[in-house]
Amino acid sequence: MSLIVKICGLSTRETLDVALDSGADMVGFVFFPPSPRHLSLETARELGKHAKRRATKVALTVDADDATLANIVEVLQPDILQLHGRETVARLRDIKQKFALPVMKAIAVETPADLAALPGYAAVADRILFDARAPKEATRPGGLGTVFDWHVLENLDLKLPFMVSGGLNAENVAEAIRVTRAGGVDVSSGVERAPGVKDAEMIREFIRAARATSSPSPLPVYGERSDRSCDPGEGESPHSSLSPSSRKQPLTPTLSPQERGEGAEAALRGNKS
Ligand SMILES: O=C(O)c1ccccc1N[C@@H]1O[C@H](COP(=O)(O)O)[C@@H](O)[C@H]1O
Repeated sequence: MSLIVKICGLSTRETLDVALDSGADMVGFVFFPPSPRHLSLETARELGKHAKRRATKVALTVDADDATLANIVEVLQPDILQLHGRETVARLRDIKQKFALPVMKAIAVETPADLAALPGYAAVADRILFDARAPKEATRPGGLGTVFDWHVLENLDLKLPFMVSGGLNAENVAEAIRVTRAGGVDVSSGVERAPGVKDAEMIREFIRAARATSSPSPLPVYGERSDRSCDPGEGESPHSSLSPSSRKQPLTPTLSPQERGEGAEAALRGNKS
């Protein structure tokens, strides 16, 4: 099964083309005014048209209200919504129903206890993104180039596609995949020469480095499946491979409940039947 590579925070046609031409499976567009990658609706319309059917278009929002989401969906026509704020499980359900789009919920990770909320989200989300928890003083919940301890996910048994992000770059992406066995990786700062300024060569390097890990391995890369009623339209991507038959067997958890944190135990056992 091939790894899903997402390049996030694209804001120009040139760098979007580099990501698409280099084989990105997902291209992410940020709609969060405090971010240096925030897109206007006008630019989103243009980039959305340009990316159509060339990769899965991801709209990243942070606690957006319905009116904001409606505008984004209208102009970008995303294939999936990335919810990167404090959205509750009920809000996820509500968004899925109102916008008829799959959702990827970002979970902020620092310690095993951060996985406590995972079962609830995994019951509704179509995909999970594990990202580094932002420092309290941060002005945004992601896109900070912060790495988390990937070993927190080492023995995760999640029957849902999941990706990792947070401070990834061409140098560390292979190790992140090796430790977490994530089915996908997501990068923003690690392919920029300044906040919000994507670098063509860094994008190519990142995708090359991530792809180099997809060569046949004795250990399964798992975590990807697409059997929800609302499929992200990833079938449209020329690069993605997300058929239900691609699901792999999870690993057996080995951490103690104490090590995992109370609620994390359920996630490590498997959150859904
Ligand atoms: O990119 C942003 O500015 C951003 C703003 C608000 C929420 C999330 C944001 N970015 C996402 O954060 C992760 C990790 O990014 P990085 O590689 O560490 O810079 C990734 O999903 C970004 O898309």
